Amino acid sequence: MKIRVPATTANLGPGFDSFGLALTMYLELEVLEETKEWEIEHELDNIPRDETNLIIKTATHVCPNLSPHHLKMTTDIPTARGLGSSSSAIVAGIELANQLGHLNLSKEKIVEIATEVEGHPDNVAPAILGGFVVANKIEEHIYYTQHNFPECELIIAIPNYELLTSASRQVLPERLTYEYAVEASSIANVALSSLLSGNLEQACFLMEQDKWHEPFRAALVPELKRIREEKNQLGFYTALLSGAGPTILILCPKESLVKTKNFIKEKFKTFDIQHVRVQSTGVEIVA
Ligand SMILES: Nc1ncnc2c1ncn2[C@@H]1O[C@H](COP(=O)(O)OP(=O)(O)OP(=O)(O)O)[C@@H](O)[C@H]1O
Ligand SMILES: N[C@@H](CCO)C(=O)O
Repeated sequence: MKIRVPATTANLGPGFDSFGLALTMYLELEVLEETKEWEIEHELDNIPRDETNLIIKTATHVCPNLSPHHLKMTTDIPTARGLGSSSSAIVAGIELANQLGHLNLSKEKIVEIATEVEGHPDNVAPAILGGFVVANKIEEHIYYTQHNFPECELIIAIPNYELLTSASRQVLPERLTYEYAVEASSIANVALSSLLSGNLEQACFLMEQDKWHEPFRAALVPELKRIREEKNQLGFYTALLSGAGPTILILCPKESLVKTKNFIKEKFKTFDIQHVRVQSTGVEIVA
């Protein structure tokens, strides 16, 4: 059996901790024979290969009496880059418990458990459901809606340095004034209504006006400002911090795809640049 979970980009500007989009990059988890102790084969540096691995910890949290198995993970989701690597591992772990423990969990229940483990639903919800998902958590309940994302090209520019979500959350303010919060919320509201009504250019303008997280994180990823400065010249719609960063997500029309990719390749030689699409399905059993 093989479990496949997509990468995700969260926030999309002002949808802090609530907007998320599934992308066509994947973590795959192959479930092999039963063993005495859990073991997970993979090629990542600094990620455990025993029961302390996040996938196994999550699976045994969901179903404590699972029999240990030999697992093989392959992933093209880089860790700590803002593409939902921890969420992909958590979702794979829940699905592993679901399959091996015959739990028959609904998608709603998986979203609830994954949010409890990850802390916020913006990456886990699209990793489970696919597409564009808007979600929040009130007490233990997760409210979400799933949508089509407007037609556009997506480029992800992945720096060669890591930025842990925990570190990137530390630069956020503890308090905001009421006036500031009302303005930040109004930007998010109209960005979302513009996305849902298909007004992509207005949505992108508003997404770039985020006041919840990007202004505070700007110094952690200085390349975002440098890329944004080229917007009119290159003709892309917007460049945003993907999740907690440092990856930069660029939305653009077909005409500016090659020009934009080439510019970033030329200016930021150590970046990995990829053209991705929206993944319409979430976690799946693929073999
Ligand atoms: N495939 C994996 N297997 C096990 N643990 C993983 C895996 N991928 C990520 N992790 C754990 O998650 C940590 C990274 O999580 P973090 O939330 O900081 O970044 P991210 O999920 O990649 O980014 P973001 O949440 O901004 O999208 C890694 O340091 C590691 O502990
Ligand atoms: N909404 C989260 C996404 C990363 O986990 C953040 O920006 O911190």
